[in-house]
Amino acid sequence: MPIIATQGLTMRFPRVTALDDLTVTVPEGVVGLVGANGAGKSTLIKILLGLLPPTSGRAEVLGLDIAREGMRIRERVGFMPEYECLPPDMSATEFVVHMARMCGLPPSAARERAADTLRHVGLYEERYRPIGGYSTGMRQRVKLAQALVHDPSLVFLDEPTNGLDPAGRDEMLALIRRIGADFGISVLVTSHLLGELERVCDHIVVVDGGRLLRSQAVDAYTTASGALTVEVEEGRDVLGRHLHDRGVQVHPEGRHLVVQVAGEDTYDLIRDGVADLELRLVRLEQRRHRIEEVFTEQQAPPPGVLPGPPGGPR
Ligand SMILES: Nc1ncnc2c1ncn2[C@@H]1O[C@H](COP(=O)(O)OP(=O)(O)OP(=O)(O)O)[C@@H](O)[C@H]1O
Repeated sequence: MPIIATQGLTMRFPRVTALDDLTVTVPEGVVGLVGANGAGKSTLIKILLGLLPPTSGRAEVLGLDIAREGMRIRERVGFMPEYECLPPDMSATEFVVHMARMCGLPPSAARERAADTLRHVGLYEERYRPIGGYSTGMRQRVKLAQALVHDPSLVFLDEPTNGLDPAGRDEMLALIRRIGADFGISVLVTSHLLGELERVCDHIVVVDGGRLLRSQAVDAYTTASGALTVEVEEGRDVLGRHLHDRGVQVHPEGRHLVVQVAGEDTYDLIRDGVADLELRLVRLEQRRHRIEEVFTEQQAPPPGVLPGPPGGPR
């Protein structure tokens, strides 16, 4: 069953159309929702939680209708908002226990779940200190813990890496991957950084100006590169020239050659080239795209969907 299915979802504010006829089906797993600031990601999440009625269109979350079953959706879905929403005078433990109680857990179960969840997100002794003294990374973890404390089937994480330094981003992304892989909870995570979502998601939905640009499994974005990576022990450039002379499109990339596949012949030409030149072949494999390259190659990157910073977190 898809975790989310929308049909013609539209949200018009007086000055702006935040969602424009959005029809998309999202499978289980860790799913990235990527788009520039203002693309409509947070609006979509609020509508899916049944907190904001759309102007028109329909949507279901975990098979539940947003118009009629908002309460049941919120029972089964955790939400980590983008904005700062934590009480500075409470400790993480007090706050997360409180949120568990709000979700209907009895006191002892709430304390137990809160302790477990805070441990899972990596908050230990600090959990007894007031949140006001926490770093951004620690506050993001508290927000994540309160989204998980009632054992949801699905969590919406709105820009969870915002404000984090590269190491903090890596830790948060690893945590998100674990939520999906180890706990079997589906995740819808938003970001304006395509590169970082690509690392942890099974499926990516790209929105721009409230419209659906693309919705695909990460593998589908990355396998259609139509190129091979060829690595030989020595003689990269000799092989490159050899293939080029035979009409093959080829360029060096690091220690490898990237060879465009023009047909079955290309494989034969590589095999024969390696043999004729008496080279040792180390690797011959499909070259996997990074998703942001897919958009760059189409020369139509969604405006403002920024690639990760050069040398930044990968
Ligand atoms: N309550 C509101 N009233 C009027 N306009 C709104 C409201 N909420 C959102 N918008 C507008 O709708 C558009 C989409 O906003 P939204 O917050 O959903 O985008 P986003 O992709 O989540 O971006 P960000 O990451 O910056 O939050 C923006 O132009 C925003 O200004």
